[in-house]
Amino acid sequence: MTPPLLDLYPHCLLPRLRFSTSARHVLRLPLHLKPVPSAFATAAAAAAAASSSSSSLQAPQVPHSLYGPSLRRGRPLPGEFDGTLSFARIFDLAALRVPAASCAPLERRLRGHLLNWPRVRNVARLPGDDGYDTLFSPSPASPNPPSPPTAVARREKLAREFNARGFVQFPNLARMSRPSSRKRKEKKEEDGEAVTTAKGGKNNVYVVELVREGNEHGDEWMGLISEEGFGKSAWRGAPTRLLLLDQSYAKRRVDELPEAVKVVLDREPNQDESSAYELVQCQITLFYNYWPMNEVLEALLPEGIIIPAGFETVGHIAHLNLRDEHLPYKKLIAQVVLDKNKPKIQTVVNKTEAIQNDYRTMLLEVLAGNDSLVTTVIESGLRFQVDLASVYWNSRLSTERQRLVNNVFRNSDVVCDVFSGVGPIAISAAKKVKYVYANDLNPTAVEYLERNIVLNKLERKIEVFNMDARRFISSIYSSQHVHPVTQVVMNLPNDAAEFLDVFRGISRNNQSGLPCVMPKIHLYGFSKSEDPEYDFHERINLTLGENVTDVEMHRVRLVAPGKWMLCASFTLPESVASAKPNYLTF
Ligand SMILES: C[S@@+](CC[C@H](N)C(=O)[O-])C[C@H]1O[C@@H](n2cnc3c(N)ncnc32)[C@H](O)[C@@H]1O
Repeated sequence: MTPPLLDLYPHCLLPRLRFSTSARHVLRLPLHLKPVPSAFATAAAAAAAASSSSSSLQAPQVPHSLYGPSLRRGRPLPGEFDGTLSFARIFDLAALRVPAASCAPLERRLRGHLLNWPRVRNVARLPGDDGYDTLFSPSPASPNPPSPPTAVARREKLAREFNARGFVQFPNLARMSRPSSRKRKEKKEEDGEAVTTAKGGKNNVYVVELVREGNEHGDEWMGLISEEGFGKSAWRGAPTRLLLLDQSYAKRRVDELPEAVKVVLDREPNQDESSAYELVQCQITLFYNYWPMNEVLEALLPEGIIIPAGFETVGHIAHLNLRDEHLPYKKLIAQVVLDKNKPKIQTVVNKTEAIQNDYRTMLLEVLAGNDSLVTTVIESGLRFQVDLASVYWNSRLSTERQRLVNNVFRNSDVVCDVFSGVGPIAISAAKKVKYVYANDLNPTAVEYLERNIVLNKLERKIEVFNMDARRFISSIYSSQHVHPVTQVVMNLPNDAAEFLDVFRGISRNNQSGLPCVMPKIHLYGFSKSEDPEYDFHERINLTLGENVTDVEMHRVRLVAPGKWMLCASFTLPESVASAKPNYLTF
C-alpha cells in the first residue's frame, strides 16, 4: 500500500518573509518516515520500514557539537506545528546596541566575546536604521542639532537632493525606488505579495530582530522592525548597530557578563551620563537557506540511513551515486542537493546502472532540476562540451590527465590517443605537443571531440578518427603518416590491455620508409590484487607475448575498496614491434 504523503515545506517563513523562489517547492515525503530529530517530532512520523531495499547498516551518527547553530536546537516559528516540517529555527541572543561609528573598533576589542557562527555576521543592522546622519547632520555653522524633521520634510529633502548621484549618496532610497530585478521577479511570482530580503543576512539566510517585550526602548525600536524604511515609524536617531554576543551570554544580566563586555557598558558614558552602549535581547531566525546540505538531509531522512555526503559534478550537473537504501528518498535528496548548490548545479542525476556498454556511457535518471544532460566543463582552462547521456566523462581523472600532459609529454611529442572520448587528454595534449591523433569508437563522442577541438581552436594540431582501436593502431602504423608517434595513450581501463597484441609486428607494416619509432605506451587498467602492480604487469606480458622490462607503474586512484586504477608506462619493445603478428586486423 502506498504510504500517505506529508507535505514538507523546506522552511516556513512568516508571510512577509516568504521562501525564496529557489526553494519554495513542497517536499512530499512518505509519512512512514521515521521521526526526524526531536526538533521535528511533529513533522515526520513512524518508522522507515517501508524501504524494501533498505540496508541494515547503521550510520555512524556524527555527534552534534553543543556549540553553534543546529537544527536540533532553537525553537520553531510560533504556530508551526501543523504537520509541516519547518527549517526556520529561532535562537535567543544578547547584543550590544552601539552607535554605528563605534562598531568597528568595538568589534576588534570584543573579539572572542562576539557571536561566531558560520555565515552569520556578528554585526547586525536593522532595516530603517540607516542614512539619518548623512541626510540631516547639523551644519558646522549651527551648533544646535536640528529637531528631527517630520516624515514630509524628510521626503521633500530627499526629492530635492536626489539626482543621478542619488543612488550613490542614498543607497537606501535607491533600493526603495529601484528594487533589484530579482526582487521584482520574486514579487511577481509571489502573487503580488511582497517578499522582503532587507532584514538580516543575504538571501534570507538569517534574520535578526530585537525582542520587544520587556524592552524599555520598545517603542523606539518598533520603527526599526518595520520594513518601510523611511516610512512613518522609521528610526529617528543616529544609525546604530547590534554587536551580537556569544550565544552563551544570551539572557544574562549585565553583572553576569564577562569583564571585557562590562567595561564597554560601564565606561562609555554619553554626555548625559547614560551609557552610549546598551545590552539588548534579540533573536536570530535561521532559515532553510542557512542550513548545510547534510543537516537538512539528516533532518529529513530516517535515522540510521547514511547521509549522502557528496556528489560529482560535471558542468551544471550533480551526479549522485545513491545506495539502495536511499532510493525511496531519491527525489527528496536530489531536491536538497539542488537547493543547496544552486546556481552552479541545475540538474541532479543518479546513476541507475553500472557502466557496461562499449561506449562507457552511464544510464542516468534525472531526479531534480532541468532535464538537459548537455553541459560544458572547464578543465585546465579548456572547454569541453559533453552530453552525459551519450558520451563518457569523468572529472575525477583530471589530475591524471594533467600528470600525463605536464609531467610526461614533451613539446616534441606526437601523441596517439586510442580511446579519446570527447578529447580531455587529446585536446590538453594538443596544447603542448607537436601533433595528436585522436580516436574513439563512439560516433557521438567523436562528434563532441570535433566540436571541442574547434571550441579550443586546435584544429590544426589534431586529426580525428572514428574506428575500433585495433584498426586505428594498425592504420596509423601502416599508412604514411607524416608524424611518427612517440606516445600512445590507452585509457579503457577494463579492456585496454587486451588491445596490446595489435602492436605485434607493427614495424613490419611500416610503409613510411622511415625507421619505426618505438612509442611509449601509457596503458590504464584496474586490479583488485594484493599486489596490483605485479598483477597488471603480468597481464601486459601475457598479451604482448614478451617480458616487458622497465614498466613504470602509477596508482591513479582507488575506484572501490581494494580496487586500484593503474597506469603502466613502458616503451614498446622492438622485439614486439618486429614480431610476427598474431592477429589480423583487416
Ligand atoms: C574510459 S573512456 C575514456 C575517454 C577519455 N580518454 C577520457 O578520459 O574521457 C573510453 C572510451 O573508449 C571508447 N571505446 C570503447 N571501446 C572502443 C574500441 N574498441 N575502440 C575505440 N574506442 C573505444 C569509448 O567510446 C569511450 O569513449
